[in-house]
Amino acid sequence: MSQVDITRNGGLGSLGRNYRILGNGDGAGNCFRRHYSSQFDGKQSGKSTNKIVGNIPEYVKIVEVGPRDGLQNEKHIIPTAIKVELIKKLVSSGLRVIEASSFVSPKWVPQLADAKDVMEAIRDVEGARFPVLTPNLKGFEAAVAAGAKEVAIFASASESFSKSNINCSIEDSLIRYRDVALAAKKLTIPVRGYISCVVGCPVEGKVPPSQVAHVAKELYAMGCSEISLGDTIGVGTPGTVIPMLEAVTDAVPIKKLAVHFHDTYGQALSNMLVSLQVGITTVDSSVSGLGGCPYAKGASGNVASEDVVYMLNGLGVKTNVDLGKLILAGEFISNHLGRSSGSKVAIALRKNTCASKL
Ligand SMILES: CC(C)(COP(=O)([O-])OP(=O)([O-])OC[C@H]1O[C@@H](n2cnc3c(N)ncnc32)[C@H](O)[C@@H]1OP(=O)([O-])[O-])[C@@H](O)C(=O)NCCC(=O)NCCSC(=O)C[C@@](C)(O)CC(=O)[O-]
Repeated sequence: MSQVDITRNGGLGSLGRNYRILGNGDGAGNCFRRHYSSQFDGKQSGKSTNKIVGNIPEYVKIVEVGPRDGLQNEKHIIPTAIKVELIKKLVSSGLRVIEASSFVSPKWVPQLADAKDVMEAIRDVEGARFPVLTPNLKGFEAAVAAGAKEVAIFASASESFSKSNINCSIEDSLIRYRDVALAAKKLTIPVRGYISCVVGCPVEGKVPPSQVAHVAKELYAMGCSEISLGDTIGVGTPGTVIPMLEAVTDAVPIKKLAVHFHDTYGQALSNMLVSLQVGITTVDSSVSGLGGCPYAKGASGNVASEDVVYMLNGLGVKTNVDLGKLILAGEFISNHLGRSSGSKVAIALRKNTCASKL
């Protein structure tokens, strides 16, 4: 619980525009400053930092994908009640968009075979939106019947990945998704579009930015309200992400884009930061860094939501997420899975003797 107390005003990273920790006069801030004053003195405050990093948004929307992307690859079936409790904890941390599950073939992704039950259990949970993945009309209809108010379709910029993930070519998937988008439009259901393998594919290697832009343009044309650009295997660096974003923003307005980084090579936060610098304001992340795609062998989890919130707090960027409560949600699911969190921030705070006394 001490972790909640020390982060309740926005987190230890809140050293940005409003200097929450250094200025709030509570024990946590003073203790943290004693330990870290050389890193976070006035000269490195949010204001001067922002001059260096340039135009970062004041508010960033976080799309929490832990209950879906985070859990879909888990070998042992997680009880529905645990998934529901996780979602409720994520809502209470302040997250406003939480991808709840997928209406995909249970043969392909057995872990999410209880999508209908999850949706039923969170039907009355207020305060957040709960989009779900739908690979075809069958999934869309099942999702709507289960109460979904938002859906996501998922294409790929790589032919090989499209085949292994959804068993069809990119062009065939776009035909399928047009049907879903049309059906959604009739019901005024917003559709998010994902693109996988935006910089690299496990089979094909480097993916040309023009190919990502092509798929993005198609998803936008069919009416996607947001398009999330996924570095599915986490191989991107700012050096490959920027040219990809340049190509995509020639085809789709930047305000419609989100970024979705996996952290396989430890590049996710740097990739996210450069994305914010070029004008992206929506980022995907997964509590405790859970995840990995069943059809992208070796890919690690998404960037951890706790680490994202810590970085954004440090930049003085608002998220409305309470880092302490988010860490508790991460601990809850990590404890259930019987392993330590994939969030560096969660681990550091647990080990931090200064923080643990508070
Ligand atoms: C797309 C399919 C269904 C094609 O799978 P298929 O085998 O080609 O489909 P099919 O139409 O031939 O149907 C086969 C069986 O699946 C059933 N079926 C068919 N559709 C559904 C459905 N919606 N819900 C439930 N059941 C379904 C269908 O009824 C039939 O059942 P059977 O007659 O054999 O008993 C399959 O490949 C699939 O479900 N793939 C999902 C894969 C997946 O979920 N991958 C992970 C999500 S993507 C991701 O993680 C990346 C992302 C988004 O995070 C971004 C990034 O990081 O890159």
